[in-house]
Amino acid sequence: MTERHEGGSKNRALRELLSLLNPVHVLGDTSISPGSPCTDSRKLRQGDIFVALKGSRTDGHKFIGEAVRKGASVIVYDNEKALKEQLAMFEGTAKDALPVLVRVEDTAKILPLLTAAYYQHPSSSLKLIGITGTNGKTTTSILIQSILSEAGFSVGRIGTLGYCWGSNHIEAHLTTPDPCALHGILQQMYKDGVNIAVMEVSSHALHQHRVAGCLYDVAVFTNLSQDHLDYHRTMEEYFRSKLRLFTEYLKANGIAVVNIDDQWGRKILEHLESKGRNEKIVTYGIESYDAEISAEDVCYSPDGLEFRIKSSLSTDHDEINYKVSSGLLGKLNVYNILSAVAATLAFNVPLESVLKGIEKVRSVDGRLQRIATPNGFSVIVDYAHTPDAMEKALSCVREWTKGRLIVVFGCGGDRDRTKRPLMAQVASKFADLIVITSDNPRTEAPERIIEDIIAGMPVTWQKFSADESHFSAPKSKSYTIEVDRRQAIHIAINVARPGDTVFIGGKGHETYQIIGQEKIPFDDRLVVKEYLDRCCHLTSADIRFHKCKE
Ligand SMILES: CC(=O)N[C@H]1[C@@H](OP(=O)(O)OP(=O)(O)OC[C@H]2O[C@@H](n3ccc(=O)[nH]c3=O)[C@H](O)[C@@H]2O)O[C@H](CO)[C@@H](O)[C@@H]1O[C@H](C)C(=O)N[C@@H](C)C(=O)N[C@H](CCC(=O)O)C(=O)O
Ligand SMILES: Nc1ncnc2c1ncn2[C@@H]1O[C@H](COP(=O)(O)OP(=O)(O)OP(=O)(O)O)[C@@H](O)[C@H]1O
Ligand SMILES: N[C@H](CCC[C@H](N)C(=O)O)C(=O)O
Ligand SMILES: [Mg+2]
Repeated sequence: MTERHEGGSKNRALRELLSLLNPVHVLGDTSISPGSPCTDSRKLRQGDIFVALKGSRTDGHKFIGEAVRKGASVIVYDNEKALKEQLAMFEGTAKDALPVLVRVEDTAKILPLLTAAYYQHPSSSLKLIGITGTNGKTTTSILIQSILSEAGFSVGRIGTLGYCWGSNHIEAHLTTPDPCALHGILQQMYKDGVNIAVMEVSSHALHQHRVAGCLYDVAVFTNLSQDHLDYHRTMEEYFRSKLRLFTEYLKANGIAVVNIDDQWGRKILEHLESKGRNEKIVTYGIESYDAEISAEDVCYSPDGLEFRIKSSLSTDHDEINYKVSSGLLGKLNVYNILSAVAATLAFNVPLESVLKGIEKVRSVDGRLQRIATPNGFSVIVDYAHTPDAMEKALSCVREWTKGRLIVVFGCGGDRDRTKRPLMAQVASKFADLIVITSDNPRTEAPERIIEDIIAGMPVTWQKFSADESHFSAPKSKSYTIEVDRRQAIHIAINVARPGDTVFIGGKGHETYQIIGQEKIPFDDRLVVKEYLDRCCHLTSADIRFHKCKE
């Protein structure tokens, strides 16, 4: 399926859509019924409304000419000069052969409202749960979906792992879709009988007004730690974007679910309390004695975890205390489970469905995902791509690793450079050996990204050569560099012995690698499996010394 949807307001005249938008100026016949709003001239189809947005790389106004040539029926713009430049090439064309021209104050602000109106405000026909925070959004959304499905709701999910409802699955290009896609998807969900949509709401989306036009019944905050400072500049700015989910997009009588073990979570709480608003606030945490939902007697094992939920939310105000068991691993997932429990209990889901729904999630694609090996060592593929995620994921893997912890990771290009050395510092805190490699270099030189990572490696760590490692095991606390991620994974497997764990971080569920502008098929899990298959005729000891034939 694609992100584009038919079936918007097919019979709705442009005039009706414009009545909601307060345009500065309109030129042309507004009785037409246009196609769907579109911000990308490359994807535009005949009859669509082209909305020109100023971006970080270029300005959509530069593509108005292309949109006209492709048959846009309406052009929405906010820069008169840029419009005139583009229309100059159509001089002499009959006026009625040109699209309707609609000038607005700010196209970015108008876009979500226009799109919501075009798709007949589908978000108001659904219950919406929004999840924000640096880490844990995807996992929490999967848990909430499972719980709500168990309780009999028909649930749609929008996030990093795709946009899914019923048997529909749309691959996610963005964690939170842009408004043109979002309202089309919500409308389709509604038509297909979905009653609740669970959405990851990224900080970029909040900053870019992508979810304007949506009002959430429940808003969840997982945590905040360093990421995306290339975009938000400071942690305060990053936080302010996240806060908007609670201050701008939560219904007046909605439910705010907040992790108060997190210092930024406490700030959200203070903020909401100081405004004296009407929303219900539900707090969760493991360390904070005043959290309304917390965990007791947590037992961790390499196969999952068990704990008792402690909650003061029950309607008769007696404390409830129930046992949860989950196939998910580590303390980070205790937090994710607590956030899902808090959101659904506050939403009045019966406790039985909550417990069953949690149990049913045996694993989450690419998050602490274990790959079976016949060689006595473990391989874990994980999506940690921030220092904090790395810290939380590695501390849990370290716990159950009897032998050495071998970490393979890189950092994404065209993303926050300052997190790169921090991720190296964290990795070196837990790992015995590190193979530094590429993640998605995008348009950056992979070697430059690796230099940024190495700047965070402790001076006491020594470099080992991957070739030598086939003859003698590298010394503990040493690292090697291999730009090619496939080779890097092979190196880690080659040096692993029984009892060791190979942790491959950063790409998790991703089935591609972005190098330059190209998206090349690549899946950490398949690379591991293929290599193990090729090597499986060897014993685990052999693998250390005999590199498989490439
Ligand atoms: C930095 C950022 O957020 N960029 C987003 C932004 O693009 P931009 O402003 O850079 O757009 P641009 O390339 O300058 O182009 C400006 C306009 O001209 C249009 N254009 C451009 C070229 C052309 O030939 N024709 C044309 O019409 C573009 O469609 C756009 O409307 O607006 C675009 C349309 O909404 C987004 O697709 C794009 O997301 C890019 C792809 C991106 O990678 N964003 C990431 C960082 C992101 O948002 N990630 C979060 C998750 C983060 C997390 O969970 O940790 C997410 O929600 O997925
Ligand atoms: N509650 C948590 N606290 C800290 N780290 C976490 C937590 N949950 C998961 N992680 C780590 O973060 C990684 C990403 O988890 P998840 O996909 O659930 O988060 P996300 O917020 O959706 O991430 P993204 O912003 O990239 O979509 C996991 O692979 C794990 O390493
Ligand atoms: N939502 C995150 C995903 C990062 C995944 C990692 N593999 C990378 O490419 O940096 C982002 O776009 O920053
Ligand atoms: Mg996610």
